[in-house]
Amino acid sequence: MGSRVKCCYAGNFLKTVKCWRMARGGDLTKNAFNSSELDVSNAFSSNSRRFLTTFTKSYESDTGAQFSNAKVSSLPKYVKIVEVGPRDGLQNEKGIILTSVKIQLIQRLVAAGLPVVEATSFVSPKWVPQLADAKDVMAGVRNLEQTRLPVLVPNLKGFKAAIEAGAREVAIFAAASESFAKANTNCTVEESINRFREVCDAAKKQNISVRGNGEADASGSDARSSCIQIGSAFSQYLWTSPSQHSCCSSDGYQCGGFLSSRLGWLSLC
Ligand SMILES: CC(C)(COP(=O)([O-])OP(=O)([O-])OC[C@H]1O[C@@H](n2cnc3c(N)ncnc32)[C@H](O)[C@@H]1OP(=O)([O-])[O-])[C@@H](O)C(=O)NCCC(=O)NCCSC(=O)C[C@@](C)(O)CC(=O)[O-]
Repeated sequence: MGSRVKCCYAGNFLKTVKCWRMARGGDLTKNAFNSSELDVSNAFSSNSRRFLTTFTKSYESDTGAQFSNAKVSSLPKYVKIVEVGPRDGLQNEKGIILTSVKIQLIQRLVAAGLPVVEATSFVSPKWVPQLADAKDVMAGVRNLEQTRLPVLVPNLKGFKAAIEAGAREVAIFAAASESFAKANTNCTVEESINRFREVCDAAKKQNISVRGNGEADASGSDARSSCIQIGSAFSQYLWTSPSQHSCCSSDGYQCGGFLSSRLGWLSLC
């Protein structure tokens, strides 16, 4: 699934497109954004006709679905862009990207005006060698005070390392299926929920904000029911606003929409 930007302010959208181009070397179809949250209220006001044409074209080429105005009314009232390329993108790179290049990518994404850029992960380097330099990356972006730079942590060990490296926001990630939990964090869904409860408790004590990423590798109703399990666990433990949740699944559209009707706004990945 190409990325779908439910984005609205023409200016922000075009800035987003620009940073998209910058971050992805001009390839608009690549999933540079995992989720987007911008105020959609003025999106389709009369003065953004140009925006609507661009948006419709990008929506239709990304989704292959006909864009109709009817969809406008179903768009959320507020969407926020959370760029995860420096983490979710680079963790999948075959080779190891230089720390200086990672730092430069984050600086350019911040310069493009993105409000939140997920910077790296504090996970086992045996599992994700591509991000073994998390501490150095955080040292390199320390001066980007005005932007939120959450980092992924799978457990308390990662949380402590992240805070020590200067992180002021963390993102936990839970799989909504046993197979993905095992493959991703070598534990059961239950164990991952216990791990992120510990992280949330520690974060609360230190006034650190927490984002929740849910992932389901199933599709259809099993994805939805397992996402509900994760979504409700998130809402129980995440002490930040519901919009801090994100949800992704192979049928992200339904899953996210399904969840947002229950747990408050979730951003689609
Ligand atoms: C969770 C573990 C560590 C369990 O891995 P494990 O092997 O079961 O853990 P362990 O407790 O046996 O520890 C193994 C070694 O890792 C160390 N260790 C333990 N914890 C950490 C840590 N936090 N940071 C650094 N090192 C750590 C620990 O100290 C030990 O070191 P050793 O004694 O062998 O030298 C491992 O499975 C892991 O790191 N998994 C992360 C994998 C990952 O990052 N996957 C991608 C992110 S999820 C994703 O992409 C989906 C998402 C979020 O993007 C959805 C979306 O938003 O699109």
